[in-house]
Amino acid sequence: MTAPELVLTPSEMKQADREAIASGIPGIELMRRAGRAVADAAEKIASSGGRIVVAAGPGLNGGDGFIAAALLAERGYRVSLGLLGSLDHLTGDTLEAARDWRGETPPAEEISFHDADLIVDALFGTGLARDLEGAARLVVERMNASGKPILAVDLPSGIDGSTGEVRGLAVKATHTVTFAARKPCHLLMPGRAFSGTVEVADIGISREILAAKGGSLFANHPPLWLHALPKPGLMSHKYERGHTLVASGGATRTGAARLAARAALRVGSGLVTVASPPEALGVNAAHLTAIMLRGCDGPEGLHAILQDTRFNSLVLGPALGIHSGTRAMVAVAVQARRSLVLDADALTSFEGMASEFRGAFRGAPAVLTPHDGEFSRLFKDHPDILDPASKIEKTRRAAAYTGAVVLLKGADTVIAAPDGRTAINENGTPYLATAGSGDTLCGLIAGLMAQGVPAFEAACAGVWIHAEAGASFGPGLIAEDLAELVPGVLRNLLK
Ligand SMILES: NC(=O)C1=CN([C@@H]2O[C@H](COP(=O)(O)OP(=O)(O)OC[C@H]3O[C@@H](n4cnc5c(N)ncnc54)[C@H](O)[C@@H]3O)[C@@H](O)[C@H]2O)[C@@H](O)CC1
Ligand SMILES: Nc1ncnc2c1ncn2[C@@H]1O[C@H](COP(=O)(O)OP(=O)(O)O)[C@@H](O)[C@H]1O
Ligand SMILES: [K+]
Repeated sequence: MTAPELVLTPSEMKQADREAIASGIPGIELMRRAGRAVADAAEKIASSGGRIVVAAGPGLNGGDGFIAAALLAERGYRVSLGLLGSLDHLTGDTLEAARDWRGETPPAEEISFHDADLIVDALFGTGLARDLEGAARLVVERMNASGKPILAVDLPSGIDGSTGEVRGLAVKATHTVTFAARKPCHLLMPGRAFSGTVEVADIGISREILAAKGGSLFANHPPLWLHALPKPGLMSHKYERGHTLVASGGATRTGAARLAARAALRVGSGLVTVASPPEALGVNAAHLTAIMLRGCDGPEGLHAILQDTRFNSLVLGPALGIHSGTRAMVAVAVQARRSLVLDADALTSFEGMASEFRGAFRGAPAVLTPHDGEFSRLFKDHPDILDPASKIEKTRRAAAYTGAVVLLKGADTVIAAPDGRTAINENGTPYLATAGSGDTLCGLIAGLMAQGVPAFEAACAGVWIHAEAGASFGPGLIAEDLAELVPGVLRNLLK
């Protein structure tokens, strides 16, 4: 079975590089392998004998650029190289790599990119320490303005490796060759969009070293959670597949709960019940068939329903209303210690009251599914959680604080468990940005937890299945389509 894809932060990667060097691969050898991988990638893009312009920076990223430039010249390309900073200031492996290069080293800000068939961006990699300005900024502006294909070494210069943010200005690459493992910036927006197609080159750093130095951050793909997905056995009966309960809003706000309920049923929850306020029973009844319906009058009603322990998974939030009644429903659900998904109004009703969530979810599986707005409202009095520039760090801190799995939605949804395991999703589509899409996601996650999938795996699998369903449909997608697309996604996953 394929292993989950490890993603390493720049500081973890630096430690892994050091460990590989300590284990006997000299740094210059790592750089030669990295440079060769860049040259190989360039060869696939530029036609033979074409003109390649390399922009090299002052650090190790520039060293990779010197190696690639020398190899490409040997291979018959017309190569020129511009150096940011002075040759006299190069040190260590970069200085050694520069000795491979037989050509001139004019200042990078003086070279022309307009007659290039390919530009190699080796200005900065994981060592970018501040916003681009001066000569560095000028060079990146010219590269981007050239309209030529750009191959980024490790990551597009100007992108922050750990957050994916643009530091003032960044190279808009068409391709990126990174080394040993992808970094967060290749998955997080906007870095992902700046990276173009990303290739991971093996430079001989073992998975053991990568897992020892990283090991908690993953790309969200089936190898991360497929083992946890349920397949009904020959003798299974529906109660073994769990019973999901979804709380409905009032008479004019019932659609969200039904979307979540249908998704829970489609993803395999044996039974699904909508818990409806008495005044909304009629409208819910008119729209439900396989899904069951129960009257539920506020927190007391929910408490009464939950006396039946077969309800093992719960969705609270979509269209429930922003008020103290919703907070009371959440309190009942938390006390009942069932698998729990909290979304939308169940989060916004706690605006500025995150302290009520402190440690609240430890001991029972829970997933919080805010989008950025809900996250900011919930944690508005917690700068320690809101302020980090990294979406990974924010989500991890929220998970550690609450004891729940936190799933921070967006084009680059991040899912973090309280123990630090974190995944970044990348198979989505902007067509998922449609009303009710998030409600469907809640149902998928709750439906998986109903079947015994642990919270982190259920959240990761739910996000991936949701995104895969949306991407398989494309233009014209509405939330009602999503649950109907789930069987096709599951069929491919479980075959
Ligand atoms: N042994 C290793 O550690 C390996 C590292 N590799 C390469 O090394 C790179 C990391 O190298 P470094 O840590 O030297 O970092 P970088 O080469 O990414 O950048 C650091 C250099 O840029 C300067 N700098 C940073 N931000 C700047 C800014 N905004 N404006 C102007 N100058 C700025 C710094 O003063 C420093 O000289 C990786 O991205 C990868 O390409 C590869 O060669 C593989 C092996
Ligand atoms: N540009 C995008 N690319 C991929 N997925 C997206 C994009 N925009 C939104 N999504 C996904 O669509 C869903 C929207 O959920 P949410 O904001 O809760 O919507 P709603 O409240 O309308 O149900 C989330 O799963 C989110 O990750
Ligand atoms: K670069």
